[in-house]
Amino acid sequence: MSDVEGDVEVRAITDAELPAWLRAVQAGFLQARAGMSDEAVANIRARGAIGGMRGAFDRGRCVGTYRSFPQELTAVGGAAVSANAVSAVTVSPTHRRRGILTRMMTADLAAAKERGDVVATLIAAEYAIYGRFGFGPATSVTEWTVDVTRSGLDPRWSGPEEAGARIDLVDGDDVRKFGPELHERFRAVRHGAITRDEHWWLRSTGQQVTPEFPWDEPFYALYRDPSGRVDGLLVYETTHDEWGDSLLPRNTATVRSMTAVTPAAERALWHYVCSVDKVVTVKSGWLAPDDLLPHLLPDPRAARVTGHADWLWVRILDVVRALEARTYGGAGTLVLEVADPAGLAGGRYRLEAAPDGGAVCSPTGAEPDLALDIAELGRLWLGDESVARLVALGRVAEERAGAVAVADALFATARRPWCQDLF
Ligand SMILES: CC(=O)SCCNC(=O)CCNC(=O)[C@H](O)C(C)(C)COP(=O)(O)OP(=O)(O)OC[C@H]1O[C@@H](n2cnc3c(N)ncnc32)[C@H](O)[C@@H]1OP(=O)(O)O
Repeated sequence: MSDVEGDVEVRAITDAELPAWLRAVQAGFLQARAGMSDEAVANIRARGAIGGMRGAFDRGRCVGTYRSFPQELTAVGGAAVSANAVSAVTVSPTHRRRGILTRMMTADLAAAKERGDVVATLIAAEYAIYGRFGFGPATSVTEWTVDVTRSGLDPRWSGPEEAGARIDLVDGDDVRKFGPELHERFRAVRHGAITRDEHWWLRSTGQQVTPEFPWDEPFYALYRDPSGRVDGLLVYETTHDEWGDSLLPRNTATVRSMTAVTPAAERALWHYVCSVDKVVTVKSGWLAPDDLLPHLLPDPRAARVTGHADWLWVRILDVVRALEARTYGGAGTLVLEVADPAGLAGGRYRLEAAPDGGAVCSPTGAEPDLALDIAELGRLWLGDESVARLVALGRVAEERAGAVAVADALFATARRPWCQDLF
């Protein structure tokens, strides 16, 4: 469907328009202006992603880009919900602030709702852009920098503590063989995790290298438990030629990705990367803010927080299915008055959580306990925010005394959500 306003038409792109669309994406992100190589365009075409690409066209010139694609997002408790993942959002600086993003977003969210997606997701370039469209920041990430020399780790560490467990440095073939199943196990237990498709594994193991997407082969450390089961994968790169004043090696290992499905694998992989000879600094990559890393070191102060950011934003499209998909901290009832100016998911809902953590949600005419915007519900849904804090910020209204305590007891989670991936 096409939407024409003034000189600008917003619609799905055609296959022939893909190179121009990609060029516009690159320009929007201040990357190369020359456009992409034929090979890169072919790789993107092979992903079959064109169906989800929208463009804004002014006299045939692509001045706006927007892509959405199917994703699954793990809710609290481990169930996967269907998400409409949004990325590649750009509007040419020549056409900014004329409502082009608003038109592309409005059409896409309506289509996602129509398809039956439970939520929409994105990672925001700027904090200020997406709240108005009903998205709330639902996960955050923290980066630590570990000073290995003061961590207190035993310098004689020689491998996992569990007899028979092992860590091997493997190659990309092994990662493509073992990584997908490991990730499936990981996302079944960590709320906030998202799907990685086949192209994700190809791209992230150097199988789609083009001039625009150069590649440095990292190290892949694979953890196997004593039975031989793959329970963890740590991907990291290192510098190799950094020297201190006294010709002491001072290299840095930077973690690209860490996936562990057991505490033993997590402990062993962090100890491993903090024990690589010639490495004195480990940068952790983007972890959940409650990651165990500092506390796996005898001296947790050796791990300094060197970065923190909001990460996955969630826009709830179907309140009933979103609230029923997750589990809760115990039994309780809440009536939520949810405002959604876009008209997609607003209404008054009664949430009834059972002692086993399951819940039933349905529209209701009962008096509300809490009133909030759909973006605030997105912010609360994965358990990374507290209702009490949002009330203090004036973002949630307590309509019945005591409701905040009930809501926090229901929505709080033992671990914070973690989305490892950028899209
Ligand atoms: C998921 C992702 O892909 S994140 C990547 C986002 N893209 C970028 O950062 C690339 C560079 N920026 C851009 O391309 C554009 O500025 C965009 C896409 C962010 C915005 O596109 P526009 O067409 O200018 O947005 P549009 O005119 O629809 O603006 C809608 C509202 O959002 C506001 N807005 C848009 N961008 C921003 C911003 N960066 N900061 C603050 N407010 C913003 C507008 O002021 C407008 O507010 P109003 O309704 O109160 O007037």
